[in-house]
Amino acid sequence: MTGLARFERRARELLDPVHYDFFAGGAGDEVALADNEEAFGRLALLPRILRDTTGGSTAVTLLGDACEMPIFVSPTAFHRLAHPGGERATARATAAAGTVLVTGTAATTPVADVVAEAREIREDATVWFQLYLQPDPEVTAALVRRAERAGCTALVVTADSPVFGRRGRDDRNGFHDLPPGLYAENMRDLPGGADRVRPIEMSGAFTWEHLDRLRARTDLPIVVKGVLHPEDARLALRHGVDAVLVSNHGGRQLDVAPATVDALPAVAEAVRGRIPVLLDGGIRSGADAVMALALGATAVGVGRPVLWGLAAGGEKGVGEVLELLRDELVHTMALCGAASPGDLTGDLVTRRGAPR
Ligand SMILES: Cc1cc2nc3c(=O)[nH]c(=O)nc-3n(C[C@H](O)[C@H](O)[C@H](O)COP(=O)(O)O)c2cc1C
Ligand SMILES: CCCCC(=O)C(=O)O
Repeated sequence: MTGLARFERRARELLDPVHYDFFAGGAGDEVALADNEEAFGRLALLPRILRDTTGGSTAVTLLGDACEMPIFVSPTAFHRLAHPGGERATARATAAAGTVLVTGTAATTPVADVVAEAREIREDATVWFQLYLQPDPEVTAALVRRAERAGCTALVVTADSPVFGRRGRDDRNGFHDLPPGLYAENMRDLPGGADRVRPIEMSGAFTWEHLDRLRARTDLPIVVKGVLHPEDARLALRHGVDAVLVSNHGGRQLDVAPATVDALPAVAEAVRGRIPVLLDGGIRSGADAVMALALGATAVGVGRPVLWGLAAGGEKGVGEVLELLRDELVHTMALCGAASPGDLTGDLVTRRGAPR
């Protein structure tokens, strides 16, 4: 078994099947979930030859943060459900890999502890905070302050969840609550919920005006997560957003959304390099990352692969997953004649079965 698949297999062996299903599953018939991965399989890379790639580098700068590779850790809920080390283990391994960890509203470890853990490994470790805007603006404001005080250097606002996706596996398994002792720790001690953990609320009432209010309230760069329509990328630019993240929530929200790599070119075209375009969904190898970078992403996020590494081996497992992806990325870039991520251009991507 090559690559990341062995981590998923190990995770499946170790996890409670109900929890495995929560991590692995998607919305509805899991069409978008499958398509995210399959879409990469429909693409091929058209390599360039005889280009000196020695002395190359995978480093990128993301919203001012130095990053050793253009692969970051996308926000996923409830890491302590995957492994007792939880978000702390993920934070240590991600810091060691020199890349960005996006922790968030649904973490089972408080954001301050996540950042502290990462900074124990590396002083300048980068942690961003994924925010679910909450209907009570005071709650949102408190979450933002919490992330700022913890030392997060960007906010990632998830905008693809006006309602919660319908997850058939969780419904069938009756999985709707965390087991005793595990909580969304960032929701603790918030206004109006003294001494208790507030539930994370989804709301269809949010508009770009709420983004404007957030913009006015924080100096942190803002990433909008869940952009698929190019017009929304244009709106993001108009509203002073600092980056867009092309995502369909790993196929967990709108089941008939396109694969993210299929949606990427139109978004990149709309943005025209004015702000970074990030992507997540279905990245399972360094080659997948290379394809997305060539099609206009500045960096790509991984969700489930990190959860599989975490479940399989805690901090060590996450480290192995990130190192495997880095190694494949370096190797694929070299074979494509690319010395740095900037050399990955759209002409290198073609449809399988139809070379130029
Ligand atoms: C178990 C699980 C939990 C997730 N929790 C969140 C979350 O709390 N907030 C969020 O914005 N996205 C969440 N996501 C979506 C991820 O950030 C990301 O978009 C997705 O996992 C990328 O696809 P991939 O798993 O194929 O890499 C979650 C995804 C999974 C699989
Ligand atoms: C309220 C928890 C949200 C987790 C999430 O975003 C997901 O499971 O996809």
